[in-house]
Amino acid sequence: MGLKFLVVGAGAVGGYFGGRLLEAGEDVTFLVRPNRRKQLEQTGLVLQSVKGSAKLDPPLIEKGEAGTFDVVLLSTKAYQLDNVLPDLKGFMHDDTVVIPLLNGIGHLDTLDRYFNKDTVLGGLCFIESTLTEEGHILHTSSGHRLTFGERNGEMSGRVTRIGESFEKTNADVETSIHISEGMWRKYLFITTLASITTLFNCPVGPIRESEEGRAFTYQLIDEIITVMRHTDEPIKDDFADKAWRQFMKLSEETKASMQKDLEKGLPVEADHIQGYLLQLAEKHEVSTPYLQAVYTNLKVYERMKDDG
Ligand SMILES: NC(=O)C1=CN([C@@H]2O[C@H](COP(=O)(O)OP(=O)(O)OC[C@H]3O[C@@H](n4cnc5c(N)ncnc54)[C@H](OP(=O)(O)O)[C@@H]3O)[C@@H](O)[C@H]2O)C=CC1
Ligand SMILES: CC(C)(CO)C(=O)C(=O)O
Repeated sequence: MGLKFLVVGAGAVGGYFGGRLLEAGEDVTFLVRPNRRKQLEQTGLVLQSVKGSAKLDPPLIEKGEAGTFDVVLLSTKAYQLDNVLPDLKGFMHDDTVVIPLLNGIGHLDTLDRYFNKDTVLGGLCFIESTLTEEGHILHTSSGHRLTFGERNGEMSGRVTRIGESFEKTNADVETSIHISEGMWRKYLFITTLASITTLFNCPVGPIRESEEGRAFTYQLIDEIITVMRHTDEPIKDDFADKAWRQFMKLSEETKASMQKDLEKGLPVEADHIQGYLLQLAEKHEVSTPYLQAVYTNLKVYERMKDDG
């Protein structure tokens, strides 16, 4: 029998990858709140994608309803976790695994505290997607990669089995025995991209074209790497170089999802992305003026947003 998937967060990431799984014929249900349920019942789950659009009619479930699932694909924002986690235990059995797709690293501490540590795999994704006003998932550039694996670096039967479920999906899904390293690499990349696009309030193009923009980005990467190297995590020598090359290869219009959220006046994951690194910097007494400036900009934004 096939695995039963529960996608938690029918937004830009969960809606996309969950939708692709459903499109491939897998058993996928979406945990939603009442407003999103109403919207999805009216419009269907619509993927407007450069990789092929689709309109799907997914099974929906709300907190407290009956049902258990084998795999939870967790794709809310970090600041929504405290609210959503208590709703999940009722949907899980002893062998259910959770695959988090959030950006960042700090959520692993939260999830490990909340579930049995063995329940939580490592996961990450590269995709540029956003929710439109109608609630459609708009996927704008060709990447749609999801990677997951055991955080202890083993290739387990459960990871292999979940990987097989993704085989027919219209997305690049891979299992990895280096998922922890991959998550830290992505954390460096996304912190850099989210920081510069929110601070300069523009896409990558103008930042890269200006000497000062490039210098700022270079310094920021250096600061983040210095902080990361003070941890016991698998931070390889080529991290900074690869992040820089990735930044130089991006298309001119690329913006981090954090910048898109900021433009829409939505909450941002500042505490989760930049704030978590600043906590590590404080703990290890690393000076981080560039990251601090980025974080301050985001906190001022949050303040202005709260004041209406
Ligand atoms: N967008 C992107 O391009 C990328 C984003 N990421 C990361 O992925 C994560 C998710 O981001 P993204 O998909 O963009 O965020 P979205 O805001 O688009 O989606 C989050 C979804 O979670 C739902 N949700 C929140 N709380 C609950 C709850 N209690 N019960 C059910 N559903 C809930 C929201 O539904 P509701 O309508 O009810 O609020 C919303 O649909 C973030 O960590 C982000 O940084 C990673 C790579 C790329
Ligand atoms: C940079 C990108 C699009 C890669 O997935 C991302 O993670 C984000 O903007 O949140």
